[in-house]
Amino acid sequence: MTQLDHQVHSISPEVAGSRIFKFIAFLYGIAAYLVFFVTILYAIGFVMGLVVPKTIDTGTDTPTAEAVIVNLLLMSLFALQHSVMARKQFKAWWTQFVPKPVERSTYVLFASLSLLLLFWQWRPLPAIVWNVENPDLAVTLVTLSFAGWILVFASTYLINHFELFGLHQVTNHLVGKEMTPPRFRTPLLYNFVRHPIYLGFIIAFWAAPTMTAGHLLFAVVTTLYIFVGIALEEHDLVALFGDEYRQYKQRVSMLIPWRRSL
Ligand SMILES: C[S@@+](CC[C@H](N)C(=O)[O-])C[C@H]1O[C@@H](n2cnc3c(N)ncnc32)[C@H](O)[C@@H]1O
Repeated sequence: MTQLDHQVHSISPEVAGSRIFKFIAFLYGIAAYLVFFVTILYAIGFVMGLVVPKTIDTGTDTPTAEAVIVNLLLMSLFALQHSVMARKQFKAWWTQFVPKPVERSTYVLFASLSLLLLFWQWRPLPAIVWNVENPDLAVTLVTLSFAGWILVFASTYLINHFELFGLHQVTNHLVGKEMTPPRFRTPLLYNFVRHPIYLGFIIAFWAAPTMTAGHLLFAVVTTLYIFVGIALEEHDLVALFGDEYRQYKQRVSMLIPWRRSL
């Protein structure tokens, strides 16, 4: 790499350490967090068919095969972005170009943008798979779906909400504090299942009084992706925490508190 290439492609430690850069990085982290927050709120409306202008069951009428292909491509793009950018090797490569303090914020921003693209371009598949007529049962399912979203939010706070979404990193950078190495933690719900955030998503996606073909496609593919995500994440967690995590896997089930195997 020539000297010029190096100047173009990477940010020198002097620049990264300067006050103005720290402040810009902080603002960028906040902006990325706000984009994430709007995206997750939109996701609730999109999946539940509430409030937002474009939901999982609305949008351009498209022939079934085309709708399935477009939707699968949109979900694959998100899955690819999410999984590849979370890998250690990828992080080592792209932090040559993206300064380390904003690496997590950039990941969060890209994940949000690929989700917003999915919401925008999603093609409805309106065929009804099930429709719960009993009003009590319908209300129970909507409540359960809300409970799933609450489980997602609550669990992010348990594990470390601000670090997960990059704010901790840019704040520490701003005040000149080093990030502490990741710690293995099992707060509250993590003593019942190893993945309460993912469990929350599964509940939120499946608990629907009216399940259309489009919503079902979304629920099936995201659930499969969650299982792949768990395998990748646990591989990394074992590499990071070793026996501590191996023992945790034996002690606590993956998603269903009363079923050790899952
Ligand atoms: C989106 S969070 C999902 C956490 C968990 N899988 C869940 O569903 O609640 C992913 C991050 O949490 C970290 N993580 C997961 N379990 C953890 C634990 N028990 N202690 C510390 N970090 C953990 C992973 O390393 C990863 O950076």
